[in-house]
Amino acid sequence: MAFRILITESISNEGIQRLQETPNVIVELRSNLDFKDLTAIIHQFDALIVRSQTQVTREIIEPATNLKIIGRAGVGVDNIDLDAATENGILVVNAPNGNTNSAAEHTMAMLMALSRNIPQAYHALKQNKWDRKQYIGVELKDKTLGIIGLGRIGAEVAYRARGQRMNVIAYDPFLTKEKASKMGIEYGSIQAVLQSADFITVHTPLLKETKHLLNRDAFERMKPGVQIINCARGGIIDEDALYEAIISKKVVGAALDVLEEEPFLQHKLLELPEVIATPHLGASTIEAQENVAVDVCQDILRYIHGGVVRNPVNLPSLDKEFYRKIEPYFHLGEKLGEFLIYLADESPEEITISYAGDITSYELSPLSRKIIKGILKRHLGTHVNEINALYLANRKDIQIHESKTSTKKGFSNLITVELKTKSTKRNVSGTLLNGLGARIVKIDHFSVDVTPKGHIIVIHHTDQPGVIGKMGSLLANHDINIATMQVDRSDIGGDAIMMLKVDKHVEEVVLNKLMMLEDIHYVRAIDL
Ligand SMILES: NC(=O)c1ccc[n+]([C@@H]2O[C@H](COP(=O)([O-])OP(=O)(O)OC[C@H]3O[C@@H](n4cnc5c(N)ncnc54)[C@H](O)[C@@H]3O)[C@@H](O)[C@H]2O)c1
Ligand SMILES: O=C(O)CC[C@@H](O)C(=O)O
Repeated sequence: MAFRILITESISNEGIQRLQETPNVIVELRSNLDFKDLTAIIHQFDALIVRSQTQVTREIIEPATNLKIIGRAGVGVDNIDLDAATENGILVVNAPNGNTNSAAEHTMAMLMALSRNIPQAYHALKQNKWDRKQYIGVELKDKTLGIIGLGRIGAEVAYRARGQRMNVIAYDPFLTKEKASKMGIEYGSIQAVLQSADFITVHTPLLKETKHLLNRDAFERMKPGVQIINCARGGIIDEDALYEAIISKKVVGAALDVLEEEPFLQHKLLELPEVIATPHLGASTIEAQENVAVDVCQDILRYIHGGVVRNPVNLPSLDKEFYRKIEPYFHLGEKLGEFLIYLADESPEEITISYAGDITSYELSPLSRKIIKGILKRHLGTHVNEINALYLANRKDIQIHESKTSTKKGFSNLITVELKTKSTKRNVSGTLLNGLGARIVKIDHFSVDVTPKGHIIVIHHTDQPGVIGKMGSLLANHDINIATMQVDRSDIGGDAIMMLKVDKHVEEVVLNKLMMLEDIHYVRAIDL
């Protein structure tokens, strides 16, 4: 079946072409859709690509029954409801690096235009006014630029501002004094930045914690005559507070590329002569648009071809080398989960995943997600995937524990998954045998050696002469061929387990007959 991709905003052809050239991929460009149209057609698509204007809300995501991936051609994902995407198992990818340079350059352009009143003076000239007194500016040299948020763009702005011979003071929760000093800038608390800067530029994402970061209280703490730049996100600045601070002359200039509601026209801030603005142009360069379109489209193609996406937003990111090494364990882990859930008679309450041996040198959370997916998918079906596995487990009040030890437990690598229900605990262990692939090597306290693949019958019985024979005859009577058989017991005449690999699915009616045989405690037919 074709993979259908909807693109709702203008993105560079460099990216679109790569999608269009891929066999079995259908691309639809629909930049004129309103919210209602988008809600009505979204179920037809496997992927959606947006920039910053399309609001991908829960109301869009919930009817998107076929949607698997959302690509954001840019950095900020505040226009995408990530919780709703995660809950619905939809992967979100962005293009975080492609527009860094352009956004940093735009910030510098705004800073310079602001300090020299360039837009205002140009506007006056266009109205035949030759006014040199009105537009006296200030130099940047030796002024202090306060940067709030020293990530990709903030750091690039810092380097450029140093080039203008400005002093730079920055606050970012991840910034250390050492790092700041290596960059030739000063490390400060947010208060220190507010109090000492002549110009303040914000470069954080828009989050709950950064919403109205520059509010009345923040403006009060600033130096009189401060100027403000926002090329990050509307909403980081409280617009009413900024308006008041300009009216009171505390703030003498503001350069805004973004406002809380976009597109913004006839906003009260735009009426103030101290405010200059651009219509969200930070990433609007040929280079940035090519970069982000190519990055996001390549990630979508990686997804289609089953590869590792580079810029996942709602999944841990995996590097290629790491993925190559851990991928065989993904298969084993998911199969262990699928296997184990068949042994549980009640709903799971706790899942404990224990890793032992060499595998513990890897970051294991992606593998744990696969195992949980394997456990949940028997009851939740294809709806569960590695993106929403943890969320769904959480919603079902299943506690997840993970432990690891580098000490080898009989195998160079061992994964043990334990499932606790109200009345029982069952566990299964698996390993990757060098050159031989995945094996289930333990079920509860019994040792086995079974490939986690195909049709398996697990029989728990009492170790008595004749049990195996009766099983074999019953299966033969139903034309079920036994391919391999494994038996283990706790002691002579005690608890025993039998694992039969058979050539076809075993019907319920046969299982019931097996259950009726003497000395049988339980029987499960597992299709992996
Ligand atoms: N105007 C545009 O067209 C345009 C273009 C690109 C990016 N952006 C926006 O620019 C912003 C920065 O992008 P980026 O690529 O540098 O992101 P980034 O993730 O690399 O950097 C963001 C930084 O903000 C810091 N931060 C988070 N909370 C903070 C807080 N409370 N106080 C101080 N720092 C905090 C983070 O630690 C991080 O270092 C984003 O909002 C992005 O959407 C806008
Ligand atoms: O799509 C755009 O041009 C805006 C992109 C920018 O805001 C971003 O966060 O990457």
